Order: sequence, then structure tokens, then C-alpha cells
Amino acid sequence: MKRKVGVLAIQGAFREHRKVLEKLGCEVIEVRTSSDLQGIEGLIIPGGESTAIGKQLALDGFGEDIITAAAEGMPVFGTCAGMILLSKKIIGSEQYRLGLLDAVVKRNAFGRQVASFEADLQIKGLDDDIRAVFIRAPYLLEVSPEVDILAEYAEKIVFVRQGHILACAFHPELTEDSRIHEYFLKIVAEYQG
Ligand SMILES: NC(=O)CC[C@H](N)C(=O)O
Repeated sequence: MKRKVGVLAIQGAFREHRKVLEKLGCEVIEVRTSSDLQGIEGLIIPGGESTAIGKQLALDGFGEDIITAAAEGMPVFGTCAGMILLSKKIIGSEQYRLGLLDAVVKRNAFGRQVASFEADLQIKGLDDDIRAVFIRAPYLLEVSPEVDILAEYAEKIVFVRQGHILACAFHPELTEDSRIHEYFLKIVAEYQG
């Protein structure tokens, strides 16, 4: 049986995530409304523009339904804008957020000069480095003790796991290396059997 994984498809890099998940043998559901959440075993929130995605989540209880599904055990993986949307607190912004990750996030945090860059990251639990693509990336300023830090770049927190919630500041869907998605699928298997 194929794993059924949802990708939030409001705005941003959802097609790229879809491709990686399909390559890994998943059935991919593009999630645009609450009813699309039915039957999915995990959800990816892509990079893009967190304010635009958040505005849609704030409508018709869509975000609340994602929070409920996560509370019932559905793993959620947020990348870049997705990490912002998962965080409990966004510095300097009152925009909508899901708050599933006990962390404080800073948007566009690496500054204008280095708005986009690539770096090799050492990831906890992986043998070889990952080439990570950062695009106007956020980083986490603070995390609670329940949050496991999986990678840092320039001493900033850029990849974390809190139980079945996974978040990274970079774009794992833009490189050929699919180990980050595989890591998420392991969490899905762990929580959904
Ligand atoms: N590549 C991205 O997802 C950038 C995130 C964007 N800076 C935001 O705040 O939403």
C-alpha cells in the first residue's frame, strides 16, 4: 500500500514536494480545503510566502482542522514558509500561524545580502552532509526543551523535530537528495503504523 501524503497546495513550492514524494512511491494529495485532509497520513507545508498561505489557513477553520489532525497524530513537515507557519511565535509579525512547534521564528532572518544561498549541512542522524538551498530563509531564535535540534547553520537553528512535527528553514524539494523527505516518511511510519 502506498503512503498517502498531503502537500498544502495554496501557494509556493508544492509541485516540487509532490515530485519528490512521488519518486519515493507515495500517493500525493494536494490539500486545498479541510476535506482534503481526510485520509492523509502526513502533511507537508511548503516554502513560499507565509503571509499568503496563512491568510488562506485563517479562513473557514482550515488551519484549525490541520491543528486538530496533528493533535490526533498526523505528522506535519514545514519547510521555509512552512516552518514559519508551524512556529508558536513569529518575531515582529502578528500573521496567522498554526503554532504546532514550540519555537520562536525570525522571518527573512539571514538578511538581504545573503537572501539566497546554498550550504552543506551536517544533520543529526545522517552520515553525509546535505546540500541545503536557503531562499529568504527564516531561522529559529529559541526552541523549548521538547524540540530536538537536527541542524544548525552559522550557529542558527535551521532544522528541528518535536515529536511528529518536523521543520526546516531550507528547501529540500529543490535538490536531488531525497533524504530529508525520507526522514519525514519514517516519522509518518512511526506514527501511522
Ligand atoms: N522561501 C521561503 O519560503 C521564504 C519564506 C518567506 N520569507 C516568508 O516569510 O514567508
